[in-house]
Amino acid sequence: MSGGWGYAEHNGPDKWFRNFPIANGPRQSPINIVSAEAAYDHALQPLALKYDPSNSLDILNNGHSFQVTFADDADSSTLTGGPVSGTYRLKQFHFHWGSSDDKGSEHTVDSKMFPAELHLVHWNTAYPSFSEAASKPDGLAVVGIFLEGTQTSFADFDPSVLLPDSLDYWTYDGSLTTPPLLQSVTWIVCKQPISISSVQMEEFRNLLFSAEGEPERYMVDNYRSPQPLKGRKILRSLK
Ligand SMILES: O=C(O)Cc1ccc(OCc2ccccc2)cc1
Ligand SMILES: [Zn+2]
Repeated sequence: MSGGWGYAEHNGPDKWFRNFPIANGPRQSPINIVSAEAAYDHALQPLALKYDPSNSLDILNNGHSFQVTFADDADSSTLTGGPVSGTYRLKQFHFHWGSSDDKGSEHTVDSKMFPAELHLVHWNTAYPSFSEAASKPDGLAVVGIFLEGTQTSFADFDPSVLLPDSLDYWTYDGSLTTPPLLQSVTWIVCKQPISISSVQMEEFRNLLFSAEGEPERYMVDNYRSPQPLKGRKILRSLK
């Protein structure tokens, strides 16, 4: 692919396998969550997300999404409990969204797409760094939260404001949803969406894939479609 991966016809998700053959691997993400087939697992713990706003560092457009990066040199913004053991530190969060409200999320629930999806990316402190953890099967844990349209700041940004009231979740073993598509992610997808207004969605859609001086290409449809389950089980946190 000329000039790296993206979401256009010439370098989008159905071309990624050329440079990243793991795209056709056994635990790729996202997936379609068939709610009736998700098995309740009484051993799953409640999700414990503790975020310190003073850890937020910067917000940037990385050419595929916009992301807010966090200081991760201490256990001050962490994910524990849920399906994971040990402590995972928040590294960054970012979003995926559509060019219209009928699409944009990466995971789907009973084939329903949401206008956008938030990913809170955490890495397992059993490993020395995010980059080390990203190549281990239990290295990352990403919390996915759907955004849906309703009528409703970056130092000291508290990611907790982005969490839904209920942290009831589905969980399954998957991968990064962008190259390098590493199969190192324990996915934790929250059932309850959070709200975003159409004005806020338009702000997302005004972002650009293109760099300054290039022809303007609006940053929309930066999502990968659901991948084959290949025998994986999806677990549910509550009855
Ligand atoms: O999109 C997602 O939610 C998964 C995802 C999470 C983190 C991420 O970081 C980029 C990256 C990860 C590992 C190595 C190099 C770059 C890339 C994708
Ligand atoms: Zn993502």
